[in-house]
Amino acid sequence: MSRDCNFLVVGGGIAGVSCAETLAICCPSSSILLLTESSIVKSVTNLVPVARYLHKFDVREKDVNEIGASIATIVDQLEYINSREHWARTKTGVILKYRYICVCTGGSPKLFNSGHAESRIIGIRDTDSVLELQKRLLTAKDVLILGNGGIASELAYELKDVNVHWVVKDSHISATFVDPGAAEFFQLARSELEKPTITETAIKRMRYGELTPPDKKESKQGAALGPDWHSNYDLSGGSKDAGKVLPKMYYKSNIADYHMLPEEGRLSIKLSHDDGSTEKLTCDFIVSATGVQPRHEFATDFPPKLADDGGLSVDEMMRTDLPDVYAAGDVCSAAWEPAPHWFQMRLWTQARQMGSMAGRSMSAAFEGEPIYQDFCFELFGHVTQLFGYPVVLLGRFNGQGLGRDYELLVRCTRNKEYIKFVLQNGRLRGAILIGDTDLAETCENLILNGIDLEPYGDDILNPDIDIEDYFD
Ligand SMILES: Cc1cc2nc3c(=O)[nH]c(=O)nc-3n(C[C@H](O)[C@H](O)[C@H](O)COP(=O)(O)OP(=O)(O)OC[C@H]3O[C@@H](n4cnc5c(N)ncnc54)[C@H](O)[C@@H]3O)c2cc1C
Ligand SMILES: NC(=O)C1=CN([C@@H]2O[C@H](COP(=O)(O)OP(=O)(O)OC[C@H]3O[C@@H](n4cnc5c(N)ncnc54)[C@H](OP(=O)(O)O)[C@@H]3O)[C@@H](O)[C@H]2O)C=CC1
Repeated sequence: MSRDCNFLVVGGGIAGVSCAETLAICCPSSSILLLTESSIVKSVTNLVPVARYLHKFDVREKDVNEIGASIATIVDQLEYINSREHWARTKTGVILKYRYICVCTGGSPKLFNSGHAESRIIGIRDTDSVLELQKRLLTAKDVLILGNGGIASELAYELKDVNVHWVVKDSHISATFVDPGAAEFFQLARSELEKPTITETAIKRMRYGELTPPDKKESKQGAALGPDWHSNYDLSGGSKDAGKVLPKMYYKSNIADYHMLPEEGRLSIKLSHDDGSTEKLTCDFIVSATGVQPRHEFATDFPPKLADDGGLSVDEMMRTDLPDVYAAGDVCSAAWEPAPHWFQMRLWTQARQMGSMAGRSMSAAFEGEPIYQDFCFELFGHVTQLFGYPVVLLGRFNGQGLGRDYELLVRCTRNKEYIKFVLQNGRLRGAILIGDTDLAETCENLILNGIDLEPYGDDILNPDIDIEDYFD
């Protein structure tokens, strides 16, 4: 059996669906086929602007048949692409002839393991993996969370009725997103949750070096989970009525060794700390929240160029080095020279932006029209929630790529807000905004316009001065 189309999009996650939807808008009369291995696809709804370029949105799961009428769908797995001859083959043997193809096959958890007791190490990606977590939690007394990024931060906050042992390489929590100061802000807020709020505001300017850290349905893999995924699942462990207990933290630590305890059916873990000491603990299982690896389990006629992280290398038009093969979302790695305020992180904002960019780019190639890269790639922006607080990350929010040549200006109001400006040569290069700060749009403008903030000194974060008025 074979099918023909102008555009073949592979993957029913945010990147694939955004790509197909963009194509449907740009080339309404051409044939678009979405190939997805899972019959549940993701789409973006309730897009709300947080600032000029920043948006927050919900991710909705829907049945593949609910996709717009202008997009044909097929539930199957991509197995092979012949890029020179412009056809692809699915696992069930269907041949799909296309003019342009976009690969949006996402990623899978990059699990920690040393090659044994693997059944006790799980990752979280899709609905099935959460159901597995739920099943294991039912009888669990101790869970070890390994990793210090998005998933670990969410789980450490959401798990209840179970002892959580959180093992991080760093000297503070949530290191992928925040600095030690913000991490301390979160931890204080968590431990003082029931206590009255003290609103004492402090402003501090620091050189970088002075910052001292305080110590359903499918058996196939589906798309990555959506925002607030944890609120849809009961993540209770086997110690009934224990409630939410603060996780036991193991900073600057790694798993040095582990083995099964046959009589108990539990894992014995040996941790090694950066100071050379070791420590033992037992747990029922490990959640390896240790990042994502791009997923491209199909063959091609010629090997595509891969980046160091294993992603399909794409240029600013989302083209791979194979003819008429594009890629977007978690599966790809941005190989273009990035704008000064942008870098890649595997997040759904970027999956959406890249999917949409790939759609525009493919339609322009099809119509023979010139096209420029979208403005969204000028400024890194991420809107999320951590430990119950709204969080906005902008530009080089952790000084990424700035070496040691920057200053930090921090304003913190305990349990209320944490604002950090990253300044280089007096110019704002990035910001972390935690709480309802209403500063996102101002920060966007300051970063993009490169205004010299030196003359304003520390007043730039003076709570008695409305900085929005300053720059109007
Ligand atoms: C638990 C969790 C929480 C997260 N929370 C956030 C958050 O709060 N904010 C945020 O910005 N990001 C978050 N992310 C990251 C975000 O979900 C991803 O960056 C984004 O969804 C990636 O989208 P994608 O379309 O590239 O990939 P995916 O969502 O992984 O979709 C890939 C699709 O391709 C399909 N596929 C794969 N291989 C094939 C094949 N061979 N043939 C056919 N189909 C195939 C898969 O079934 C899937 O439908 C989270 C991720 C996880 C796992
Ligand atoms: N709120 C949000 O925006 C959320 C976003 N996500 C996204 O989902 C994806 C998956 O999340 P997650 O798995 O948390 O990935 P992340 O990339 O966010 O974090 C991975 C963490 O694991 C650490 N790590 C990597 N390898 C090891 C190892 N062998 N031992 C110990 N620690 C290790 C990393 O440290 P290092 O960086 O030093 O290598 C990093 O702290 C990511 O793209 C993430 O951004 C997920 C949940 C929420």
